[in-house]
Amino acid sequence: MSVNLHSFTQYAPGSSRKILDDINLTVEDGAFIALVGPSGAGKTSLLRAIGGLSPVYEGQLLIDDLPIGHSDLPKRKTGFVFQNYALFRHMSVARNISFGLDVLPRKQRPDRAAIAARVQDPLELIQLPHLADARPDQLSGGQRQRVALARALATEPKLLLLDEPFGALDPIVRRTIRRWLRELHDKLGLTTILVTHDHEEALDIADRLVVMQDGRIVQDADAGTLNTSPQTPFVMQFLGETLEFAGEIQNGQFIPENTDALPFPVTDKIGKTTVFIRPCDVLFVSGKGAAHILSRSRNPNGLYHYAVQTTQKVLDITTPMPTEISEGEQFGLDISHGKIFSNLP
Ligand SMILES: Nc1ncnc2c1ncn2[C@@H]1O[C@H](COP(=O)(O)OP(=O)(O)OP(=O)(O)O)[C@@H](O)[C@H]1O
Repeated sequence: MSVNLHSFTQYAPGSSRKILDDINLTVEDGAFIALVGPSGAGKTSLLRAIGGLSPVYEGQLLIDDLPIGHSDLPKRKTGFVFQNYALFRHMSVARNISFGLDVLPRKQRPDRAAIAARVQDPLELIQLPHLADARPDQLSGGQRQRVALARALATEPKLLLLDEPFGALDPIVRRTIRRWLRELHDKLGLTTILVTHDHEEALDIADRLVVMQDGRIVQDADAGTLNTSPQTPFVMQFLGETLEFAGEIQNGQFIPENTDALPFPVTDKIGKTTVFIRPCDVLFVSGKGAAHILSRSRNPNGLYHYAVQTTQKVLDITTPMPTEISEGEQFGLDISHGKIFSNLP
């Protein structure tokens, strides 16, 4: 199912405060997108709106090119999974999964045999057919989360809306279950929208990341584009560690305030500005500047970490390759691989 929002704005109930502000978003049929951003950015509000749970809004919200709520739109084609998966503790796994079908109006409800068959498929999809009769408290967190997904899938949705579904899981289970979810999405031809505050998870699983801040979309792009061309400092900082070097552009050169960072040629206009750079893109240049290494270590991921004393402050720099700079040697910082956001006000 495709989802389209045009100039979509939503206010906090009884207030003029915008929770969602002029959202324009297209999710193509079969896409897997992630809504990311800090707490309060509006991710859940946007997901709920797409799920038809926010009836009052300005602008347009189209599902398969029809306004949401339109009578021609097939019912129950949307499956929700929330972080708090709230399985019914007194019901078996199978009953939990069939719940969405059991509560259908009599006319739409499949008969008992059909419901049993409809439970079997999702049980197999979540690879837990042997646990059909188990109760939720006999399952691990990861298994419970998979049951919650199966419950959403039993109604055979085309659009899957997931709000921090892996939040309660430990990192190893989280990684396994998200790969599994991605495979499931591909296999069933779903359109999936995932809310997460974990950008690594989003980069790992989604085709596209929609970065939100203060109720607005600040960038909507794939991982590669976000990495190479973040639109704002916020997007860059949100997606990974960032160092900032304030300075000034004079005669086609960026002159950093930190005198241990080396000037470099730029094409941007004259004036005060800031270079934003990933620590791993900073190069140490022997023989220029007076920076020196205070301490060095190797972290559990195999990356090399250096605490670098500069005239201004100590910088934490992590790189995939070790430096050849020796103890006590002085050097300058080449920051020319950084980014200047000349589009900022
Ligand atoms: N019913 C409501 N009444 C008033 N304000 C609300 C309501 N629902 C959401 N908000 C406000 O809207 C903003 C966005 O909230 P939302 O839960 O969508 O953010 P989020 O990005 O999902 O945050 P989190 O990651 O913490 O879940 C917040 O400032 C929140 O306080």
